Amino acid sequence: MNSQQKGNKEEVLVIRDLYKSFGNKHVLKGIDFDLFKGENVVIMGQSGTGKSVLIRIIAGLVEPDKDMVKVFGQEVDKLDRKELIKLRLKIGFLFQHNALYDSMTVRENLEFPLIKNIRNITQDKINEAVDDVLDAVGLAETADQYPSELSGGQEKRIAIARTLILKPEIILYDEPTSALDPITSVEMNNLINQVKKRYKTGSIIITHDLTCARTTGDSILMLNEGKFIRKGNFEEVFDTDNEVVKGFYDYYFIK
Ligand SMILES: Nc1ncnc2c1ncn2[C@@H]1O[C@H](COP(=O)(O)OP(=O)(O)OP(=O)(O)O)[C@@H](O)[C@H]1O
Repeated sequence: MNSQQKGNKEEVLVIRDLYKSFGNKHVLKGIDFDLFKGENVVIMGQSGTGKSVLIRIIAGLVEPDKDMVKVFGQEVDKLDRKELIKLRLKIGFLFQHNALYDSMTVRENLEFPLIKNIRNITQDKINEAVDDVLDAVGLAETADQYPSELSGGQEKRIAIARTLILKPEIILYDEPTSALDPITSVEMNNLINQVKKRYKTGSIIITHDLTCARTTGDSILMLNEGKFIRKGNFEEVFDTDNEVVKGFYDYYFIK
């Protein structure tokens, strides 16, 4: 895939002037955004402010009203259907509710995207890919179990493995630590960082969890009323008197 070189950084996603409304509800009002290979960008902000809408647009699940979205150097609205499908395979989406198939074992859940998307893939290639992602998430021993037999944290890890199986170059994490206990959340944050290192992905992480933001975010963006109001590393974003930021996140509490 082509990407844009900026200095020694490879830009995998560029968004300029993105707008999205539902009826007369204006959710996104001029978003500019850049994502580089090997970078984790965390997006935070009040509930209902448009974070999920934004990543759904990036994943191609929601149509924007007006925008310029370039993925790997290609303008998305200039692509034909076939090119779009190919592009979407390069974007992995970790849904908040994992979306594993209950009736399939872990191995079958992992095999499914391969069989569905890669024509004539051999069983050897499938086995190799499944073993690789199970190793990446540290759960090789669960291959023959069903999702109902896994803990919440294990289920989330398998959902990440399933996202990784198609070797995405961009991963979108929608609240990866929600509903996890604090220790499992820390493991999840570490896994997100390990995935970045091992697969050199560019990732967008939506979270309300300050520890997740601090541990995983190379940069943090704060979305408010349809626009990014702050951008920087964790301290730059949160060590502020900005009332909107202070209102939602008690940074001084965890400092
Ligand atoms: N398909 C849709 N039709 C109409 N309104 C929608 C649709 N999808 C999202 N919205 C509205 O867009 C706004 C932003 O929603 P979004 O889910 O992106 O918020 P969020 O920032 O992710 O919130 P949370 O932190 O609670 O997950 C909300 O007011 C929501 O009701």
